[in-house]
Amino acid sequence: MSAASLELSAVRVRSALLERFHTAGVLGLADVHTAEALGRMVRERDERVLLAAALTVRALRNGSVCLDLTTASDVALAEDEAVPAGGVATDPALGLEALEWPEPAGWLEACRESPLVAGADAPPAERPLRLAGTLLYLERYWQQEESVRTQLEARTQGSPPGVDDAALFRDLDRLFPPSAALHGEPDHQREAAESSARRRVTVLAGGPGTGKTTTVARLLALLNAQPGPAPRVALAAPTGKAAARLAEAVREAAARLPEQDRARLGALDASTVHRLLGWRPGSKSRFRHDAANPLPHDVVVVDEMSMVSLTLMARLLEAVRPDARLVLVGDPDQLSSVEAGAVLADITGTANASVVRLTHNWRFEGTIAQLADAVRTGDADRAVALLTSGATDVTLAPLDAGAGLGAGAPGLDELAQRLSASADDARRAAAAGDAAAALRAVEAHRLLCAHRRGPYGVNRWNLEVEQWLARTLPGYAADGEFYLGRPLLVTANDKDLDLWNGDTGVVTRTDAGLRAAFARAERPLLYPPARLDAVSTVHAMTVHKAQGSQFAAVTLVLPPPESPLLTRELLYTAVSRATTRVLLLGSEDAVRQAVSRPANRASGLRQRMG
Ligand SMILES: Nc1ncnc2c1ncn2[C@@H]1O[C@H](COP(=O)(O)OP(=O)(O)OP(=O)(O)O)[C@@H](O)[C@H]1O
Repeated sequence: MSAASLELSAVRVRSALLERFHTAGVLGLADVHTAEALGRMVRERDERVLLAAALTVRALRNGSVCLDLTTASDVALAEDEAVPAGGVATDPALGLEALEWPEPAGWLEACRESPLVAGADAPPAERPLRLAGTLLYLERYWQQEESVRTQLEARTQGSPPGVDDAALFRDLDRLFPPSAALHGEPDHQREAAESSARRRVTVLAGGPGTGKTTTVARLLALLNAQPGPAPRVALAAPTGKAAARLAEAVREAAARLPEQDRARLGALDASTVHRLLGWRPGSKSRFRHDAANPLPHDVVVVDEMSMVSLTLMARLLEAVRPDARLVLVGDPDQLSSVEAGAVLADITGTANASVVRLTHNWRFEGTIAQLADAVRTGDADRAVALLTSGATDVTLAPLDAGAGLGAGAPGLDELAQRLSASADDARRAAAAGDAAAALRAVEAHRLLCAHRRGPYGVNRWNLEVEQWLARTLPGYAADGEFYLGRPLLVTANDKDLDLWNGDTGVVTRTDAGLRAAFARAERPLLYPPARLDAVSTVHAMTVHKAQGSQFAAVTLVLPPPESPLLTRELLYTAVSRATTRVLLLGSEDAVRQAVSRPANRASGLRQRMG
């Protein structure tokens, strides 16, 4: 008997209901085991409660902070592509359609009565689960949500920071002069800057090119120009890559400021949020800086907030001094964090005075911006019209799942040509020892997938591209595991090397030997390959991992319309990674399906803050 079926038989003895949900492919073994372990703690025998607990654990894996018991059956397959070992029945009678879900009112009642579940008003940490209305939480996540909500409220409703009004108005007029390009629209950049001076929390939300970084540089100049000592400023982002981009972009924007502001701003650097908070070895979620030992900074700016999970947000708010100014920057329409939570989308979804949305696009005039906008606003007809308009910067081409590179299909041919050009340029630059050029070459084009596994997944495409390049570029990847120009993806955080899950790099030659180079604002980080613990080759990556990065050209492999991963946020995030060219490989139906399906992450934050 295999290990999986042994484990399954152990499950079978205990809960037939959980086993049914496992066989149908809804629950993984880990979900079942966690729920049963919880059940044993208090001798809970009601299978419906155990099912609710297992589904709550599963929901977390898929990014939801909690489970809404009234809609649990609708979202059974949402977002997840993981097929649990031994799960997913081939017999339709055992499949998803045939599952019998508990009747919601009785299910809620059973949970309410269970010794496993605390009520919304119960003191903290009494029981492992908590039911707030129809939302069931693991206690830890309920507490984190509560902590984020109360801390944000305390900061937005507490006494405002002191401001010299005369200086503020003078500098607002100076730094945000009226712009004819706004055609009479309100200047939200100025509004955001004023908010950052007058409030302890400002949320600066906007899509690519709406001037978020420009505004950050100017609002820092504004705060610096206030009378008194210059504020201590921290800039941070969730990944090393995003932090490097932030530092570079803020410096560029600062360079366009008047001399007096530039001088006062001084050197600006950015770090990852983990590094800012003081990562502690052996602890996944605790940091050196917390409420008892807060950060010394007067102004903390965090970019790419859509990637920040609920857990990290709770820690961040604990660590920022209550009297400091916090500026949260990001694009709430992008995919949410890999870990549970949709904090930025939740905060910007409430009628909160501290949220300022930038709407004017200053950068893109081409079709990419229009496509991103059509996707973001759920306009499938417009998205398809743009994709089929013959525009040179956006195209939709069909993809036959069985066809590979070199098959002679127009979309695949363009993809193959871009892959070859980027690999060849990277290899040449790496051989010449030009790390920065090699990094630029691997970022010239990126192949993105929604899935990890299967015919539309990263695993297949990575292999396919590697084989294609080896076939068509003589000598490609022939010089060992760390071959020159090999594109790298960091797959686990390594605080000692300042490398973070999702960072990308390239293998290059240096005077000291082969090095893995990773983009940073000043100059690339260079490490001997032997020092890298967790890297893989990245010819293709998931859209999730591409957040915080930008590429000249992006090709997205669209899964079939029925894929649960095909959401509006996924398509928007993929399209908005590109600056000059978007190629979608897939069907019009897949595009329509994506545009019309917003991701549905359960969290109670929006409701509780509303
Ligand atoms: N008020 C403005 N007037 C003129 N140009 C502007 C203004 N705001 C931004 N820009 C220009 O628009 C471009 C995009 O701005 P910026 O990089 O700040 O946007 P962003 O929202 O940070 O973009 P991304 O998220 O893609 O990095 C830059 O070239 C910037 O100089």
